[in-house]
Amino acid sequence: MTQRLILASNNAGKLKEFGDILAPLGFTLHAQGEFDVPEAEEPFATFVENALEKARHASRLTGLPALADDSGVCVNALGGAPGVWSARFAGEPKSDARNNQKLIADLEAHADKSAYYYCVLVYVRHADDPQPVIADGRWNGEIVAEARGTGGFGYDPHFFIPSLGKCTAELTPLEKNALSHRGQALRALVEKLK
Ligand SMILES: O=P(O)(O)OP(=O)(O)OP(=O)(O)OC[C@H]1O[C@@H](n2cnc3c(O)ncnc32)[C@H](O)[C@@H]1O
Ligand SMILES: [Mg+2]
Repeated sequence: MTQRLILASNNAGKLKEFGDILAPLGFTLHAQGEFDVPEAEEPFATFVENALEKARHASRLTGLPALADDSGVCVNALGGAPGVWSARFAGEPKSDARNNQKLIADLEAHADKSAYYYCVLVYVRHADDPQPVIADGRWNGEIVAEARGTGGFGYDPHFFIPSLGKCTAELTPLEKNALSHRGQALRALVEKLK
């Protein structure tokens, strides 16, 4: 059975990662940009509330089921920051380069570099769906000051996985999806949709 699905995101990196997992499972994917859906507000202090808002917004404007992702990097020595504010950590306009610079600067004086990526996915069948399907995933690592690799997006050049000896920007798309917070959440969500 193929299922049409709106991906309620404007982040090209996320869209690619979703597509790599969902397309082979028979989902027909449409980025919200194809339907001229503007970026949703993300005012909330929890990932799940922002993801629900994004999914409802896209579903309301398209009339189709929608899948949203709210995610971020949570750094232990910074009390979990940037966390839910990861996309705009260094202010507007959103910039991966400035976000990474700020993260490295804020963490410089701290010995503990441990961090984790966190992702919540919310799927709604329609904008007023009373039973949104929710799944999450977490990926532990460390922040390194020197950028490594060109893959992925966002904080990936500075997010180091000790067991692999690599930053996540050095992984192939397949390797990242097999381990990542988003890959874990997406596989859990697909199980719930079966
Ligand atoms: O809201 P949408 O349109 O989906 O796109 P966004 O980039 O604004 O996404 P978020 O609001 O969920 O912010 C998540 C930020 O966390 C970071 N992030 C999340 N997952 C990541 C990953 O797999 N690799 C690197 N950085 C990631 C990255 O900076 C993202 O911009
Ligand atoms: Mg966002």
